[in-house]
Amino acid sequence: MTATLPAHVLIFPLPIQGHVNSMLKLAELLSLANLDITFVISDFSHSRLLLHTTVESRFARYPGFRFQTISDGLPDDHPRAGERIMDIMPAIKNVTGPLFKKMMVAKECFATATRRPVTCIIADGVLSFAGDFAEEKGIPLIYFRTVSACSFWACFCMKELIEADEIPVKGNGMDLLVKSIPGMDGFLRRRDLPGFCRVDDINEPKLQIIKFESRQTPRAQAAIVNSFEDLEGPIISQIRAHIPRLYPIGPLHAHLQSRLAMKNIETISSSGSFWEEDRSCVDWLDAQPSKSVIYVSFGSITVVTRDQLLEFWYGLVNSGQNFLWVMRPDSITGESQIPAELEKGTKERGYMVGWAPQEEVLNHPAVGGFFTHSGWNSTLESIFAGVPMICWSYFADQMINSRFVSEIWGLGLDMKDTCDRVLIEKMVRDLMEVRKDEFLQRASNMAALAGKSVGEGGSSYCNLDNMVAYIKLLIA
Ligand SMILES: O=c1ccn([C@@H]2O[C@H](COP(=O)(O)OP(=O)(O)O[C@H]3O[C@H](CO)[C@@H](O)[C@H](O)[C@H]3O)[C@@H](O)[C@H]2O)c(=O)[nH]1
Ligand SMILES: C[C@H]1CC[C@@H]2C(C(=O)O)=CO[C@@H](O)[C@@H]21
Repeated sequence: MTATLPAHVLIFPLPIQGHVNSMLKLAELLSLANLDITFVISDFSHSRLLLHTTVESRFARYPGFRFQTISDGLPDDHPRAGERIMDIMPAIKNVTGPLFKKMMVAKECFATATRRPVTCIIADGVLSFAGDFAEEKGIPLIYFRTVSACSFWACFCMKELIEADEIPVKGNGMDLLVKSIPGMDGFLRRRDLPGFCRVDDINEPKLQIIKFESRQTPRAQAAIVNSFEDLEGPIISQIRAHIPRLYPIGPLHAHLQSRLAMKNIETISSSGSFWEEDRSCVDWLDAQPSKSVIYVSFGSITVVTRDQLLEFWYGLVNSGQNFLWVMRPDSITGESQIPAELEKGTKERGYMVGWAPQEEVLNHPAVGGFFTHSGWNSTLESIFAGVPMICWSYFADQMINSRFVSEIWGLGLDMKDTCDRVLIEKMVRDLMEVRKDEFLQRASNMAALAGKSVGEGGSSYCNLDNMVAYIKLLIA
């Protein structure tokens, strides 16, 4: 009986928005390939998905898909945003890790009469406890680091960066070029290193945690990155020297669309939003001229001060461009209310929502630019939609993503480490008017390559097929 059952993959993301989004796309892609999936998700994230998405009906189409909830180790009223987001790392290791092991043992690796025990684990690349468990039980392991290949590679090289005294990075020397990351010399400044490197002391936990988690990735039998060869080929080759079975299968959101279309399966909204999407912004966009709107969103974690908020606002209003601005209810420190003057000014040429259907917004003909925090999902969604970017990175991988967007791919402008209304006004004008054609041309070329990678015979398409074949062979 068991011999005829499909391979069973356990998928375990770090339970925060940006990670759950891409892991859910992966889960659907693997479900389309007829694999059984157990998707382990925190109670907190699961309840947000149930409240704000159609995730239940979306996955009801795949009888082999199941959610399994678990605690993320944080109290319910923890903000899970801003500076406190890093609290999730020790919580997940110390609380969720032991719970996961117990659950796997008690549930016999999720075996039932109709499901074989877990064949392999696809764990977030920062969950080393999943690697410990997989090794202990002899279960094959694939790590999926949800950030860019360039950020993963920089984190992988943290040991060498420390040995060369290039980190800790804080204060002086931010414009010095980094020399200890193979493949990045000549253009990467210390200020472009992942935000975890901005510490005073190398013993600071956030640096040590990320350094440790990144370096243990090669113990997995394989790894996934949400990227594609035409975008990050040289960096992917660097990583392959340490992890030969590396599968770049992105952009995952586009890959899923492509495979659903190929199978003539209706695309139910594939949102994994933790907030209610306010669709009124699409009606507002419908009434705007082509490529006239700059879309502004800083993702699910960024928190800004009231002063920063006002700089953004004045910069946008003074640029004279139309703007659609996502302002999460929890995204301003010290202010529970949006300042009244901000709301008034926005009415003239802007529109504001608490959360938007971002993929749809970026693909709307009225959108001509994206003012982004350079989270990796947002970056890929913008690349696929052919929308040039202004980057204001907040933390983590965003610092290096924004350098690649501006200097390597030429897809936008980087304003990291500044927040000034005059500069914002200038950058918005440059992106949307002065240098519009140049940026749109490069963005459209890269969008074509992204599309090609996830179409039949494209690099990401073939990599996914190879990965599925590898997983299926594990039960042969
Ligand atoms: O109004 C909005 C705003 C965002 N999104 C979606 O939310 C996701 C946001 O992801 P991302 O752009 O990656 O940003 P974060 O939420 O900040 O993601 C975290 O996780 C990412 C993946 O690991 C990292 O790259 C980021 O730095 C980290 O902050 C994207 O899919 C967006 O489409 C919406 O649907 N509506
Ligand atoms: C909260 C952060 C810890 C690790 C994750 C990450 C990564 O490099 O994998 C980057 O920023 C956040 O998404 C996560």
